Amino acid sequence: MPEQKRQERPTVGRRWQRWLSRHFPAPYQIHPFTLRFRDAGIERAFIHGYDVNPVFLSRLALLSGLVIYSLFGFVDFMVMHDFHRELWSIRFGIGVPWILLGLALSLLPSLRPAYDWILLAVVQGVNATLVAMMVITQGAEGMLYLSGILLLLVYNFVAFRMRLWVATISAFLVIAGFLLAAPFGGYGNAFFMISGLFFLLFTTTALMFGATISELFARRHFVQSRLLDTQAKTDELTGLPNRRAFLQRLQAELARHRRYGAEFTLAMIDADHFKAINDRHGHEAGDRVLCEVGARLQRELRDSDMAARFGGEEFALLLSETSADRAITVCERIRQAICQRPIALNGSDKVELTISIGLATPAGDGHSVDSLLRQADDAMYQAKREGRNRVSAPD
Ligand SMILES: Nc1nc2c(ncn2[C@@H]2O[C@H](COP(=O)(O)OP(=O)(O)OP(=O)(O)O)[C@@H](O)[C@H]2O)c(=O)[nH]1
Repeated sequence: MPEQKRQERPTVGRRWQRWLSRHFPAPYQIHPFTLRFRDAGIERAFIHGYDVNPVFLSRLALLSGLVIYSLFGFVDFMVMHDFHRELWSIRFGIGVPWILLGLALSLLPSLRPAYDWILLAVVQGVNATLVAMMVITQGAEGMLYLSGILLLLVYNFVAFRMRLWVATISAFLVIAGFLLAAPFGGYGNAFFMISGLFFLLFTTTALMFGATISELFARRHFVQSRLLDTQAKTDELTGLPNRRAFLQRLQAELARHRRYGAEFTLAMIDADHFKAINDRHGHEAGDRVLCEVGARLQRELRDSDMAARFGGEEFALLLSETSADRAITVCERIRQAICQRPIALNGSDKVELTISIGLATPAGDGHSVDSLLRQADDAMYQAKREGRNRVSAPD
């Protein structure tokens, strides 16, 4: 029995997958290695949303790195007085222009998609200069430049805000660069080479671990706030947007109308004699009918339109770029889609449902969200008074 229990224990990989699927549900799944959202649109929203401006911050980091790198020229002078000219020609003749080139390229909007790779190139260039300076100084003094590479790794993982997988590739290229120097003159002694290599490996591991954790938590926080936001704007029963989301969209559409004269029509929909359905078939059946109404509304609309549950057995539609005349045709089609096909309940029971629809179309500037809602409501009650199961628009 204990044997069996041990076999059932999930592997680390399984647990990792489970943790990921719990915290990153569809459509927010992330790649288990790169940690990027699989959906390109979500990835873009995350990159633009979680930092004030990642490009601005990494440009600031480039600038501060440039200052620190240049200031170490004084240390060259004080500690390595004898051959500081050679060191300075590498630092100021190659390193500084290389960082400046990176900074200049970062200012070009057309290179924005390649920005991470520009940063990677800057890191590799600076690393090459530090390695060259280590080869020139040889031995214990070279420790100074090893510290420089460790600092470079901190910039690589933390300050430059590169995507984690690019930063990881960059860090391993830095280590490869350190090893590459061995055949070209080396560092004076094997002790320095081996201890330096271990320093670089352990620092990379620690920074990678820290960067992975903070990346994961930043992404989890992003997903949680998106889920909460969606929850706050979604009607639990039908899955349609709720009143709050609808009013936000209506406000935006009205602003577009005022600014550009964009046409749109608001429709309020109320199920007829819905109380009778609840009374005869029960509240649960009533819920099922509301869900089906929501699904049919959504099926009938264009992607650019919006259907929402406004409350109770009342729904609202926002038909963008739609005149009053065209809206009457659309709503007639919707009315028929509801009343011509009975709605199946549990078992073989079916109910027939009709709806009454009231329209409001803004004309000119004198409209507010409230006045439009009132107008559509009035039209809807007129449809009820005139016998229900119809579309009514104000004259
Ligand atoms: N099942 C269910 N019923 C709801 C829900 N919200 C509101 N209702 C019911 O919808 C009914 C609305 O009744 P009324 O306002 O009298 O309107 P009606 O019976 O549709 O009659 P008319 O609008 O005049 O055609 C009430 O019985 C509410 O309890 C809901 O989420 N689920």
